[in-house]
Amino acid sequence: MPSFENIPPKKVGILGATGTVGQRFILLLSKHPFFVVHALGASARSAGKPYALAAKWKQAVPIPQNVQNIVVKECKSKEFEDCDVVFSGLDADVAGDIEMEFLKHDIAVFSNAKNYRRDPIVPLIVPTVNTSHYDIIAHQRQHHNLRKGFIVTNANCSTTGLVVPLKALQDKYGPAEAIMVTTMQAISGAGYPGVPSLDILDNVVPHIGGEEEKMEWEVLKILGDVAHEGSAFSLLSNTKVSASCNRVPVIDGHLESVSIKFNKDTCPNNRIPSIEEVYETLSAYTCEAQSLNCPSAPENAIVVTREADRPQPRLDRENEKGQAVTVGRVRPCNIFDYKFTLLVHNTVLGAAGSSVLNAEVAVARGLL
Ligand SMILES: NC(=O)C1=CN([C@@H]2O[C@H](COP(=O)(O)OP(=O)(O)OC[C@H]3O[C@@H](n4cnc5c(N)ncnc54)[C@H](OP(=O)(O)O)[C@@H]3O)[C@@H](O)[C@H]2O)C=CC1
Ligand SMILES: N[C@@H](CC(=O)OP(=O)(O)O)C(=O)O
Repeated sequence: MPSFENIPPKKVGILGATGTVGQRFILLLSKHPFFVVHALGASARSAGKPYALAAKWKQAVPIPQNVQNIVVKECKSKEFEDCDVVFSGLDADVAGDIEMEFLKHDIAVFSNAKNYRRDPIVPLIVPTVNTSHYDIIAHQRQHHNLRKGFIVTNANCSTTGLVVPLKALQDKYGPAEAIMVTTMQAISGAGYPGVPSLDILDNVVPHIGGEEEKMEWEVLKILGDVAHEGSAFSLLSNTKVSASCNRVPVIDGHLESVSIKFNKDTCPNNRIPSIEEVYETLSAYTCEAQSLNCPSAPENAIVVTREADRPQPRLDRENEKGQAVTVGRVRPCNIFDYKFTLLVHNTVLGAAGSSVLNAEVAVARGLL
């Protein structure tokens, strides 16, 4: 097993550093054992200003001292060429071109944006689920003629919460036949300034543009495999996913109500698990990031709660410093087999936390 104790410092750039996800990156990286914040990028509106003046800081703790005076740059690869790795929290309207320009300059990019998630040679990695998808990187490098660069994307924040318990159950009982999910998503998911207060206070908005389609598709890539000797992905083909997404007046933490129908043919002895077996499977789940002892890996990738009224965003979003998915209320479903409720911290595991943990796994795998 690789040791993280003697990793030399690695210089890190953050693109979109002033935004909601960018601010999370700053917090997660400012005390990291080997990633050192070296360069920050944002739009021309912010470039040239010290970070403390450029960012509209919305976190509950102050801007870390070592970052406050870093002068924000424009997001051009030549400004970041001495970085070992770049994390991107860029607005999707600009992420496509900017991230590609970095990739072409042989820089390793960990992106939160949706632009390259569907690319057939770009892995869509949730760090506590499918780090085996790094196996495509050799092919991606060959395709783009790169020596050390690559691009890895994170999933949508709601997808991220959903796939963690699904993966635990899939490992034991095979791919589910059907998944129905209804989300209650926090306003930080919409960035800053995001949803107007008059739209969200005293209200619920039953529409988040493009979100349902993303959830329904991303699950199939993440829970699928790398195929054809590392040169393509094979998507799950027999699982149907139906998502309904809602914006609710919560600051951080996406809550999701999930119903699942198992495929009896792939369950051991053709028997669907009992509720107790589902709880045990969720509690026992472990992943590569944990076995590698990655510094940001949660001790429990899934925190199981047995309390009748949990998980709740305010009470459970900080479980495992935001890197776990909390699951509770497993109960029978009159239409599918079971239903349960989950909570994911949308800007930690659902965004910046995924990228940081993905990058730690990449270091352990010798990719960075
Ligand atoms: N919030 C969340 O929970 C999640 C977000 N994501 C994705 O992460 C990305 C960032 O989201 P979020 O932080 O919420 O968004 P924000 O709107 O809060 O931040 C956007 C960032 O992009 C920068 N930016 C905008 N235009 C340009 C430009 N032309 N050139 C360079 N930089 C630019 C902004 O800089 P400036 O301040 O100078 O304008 C800012 O730093 C998005 O792609 C989003 O879809 C993914 C999962 C979860
Ligand atoms: N749409 C998500 C956040 C987000 O930006 O997702 P994506 O990266 O898939 O566009 C939310 O509103 O909570």
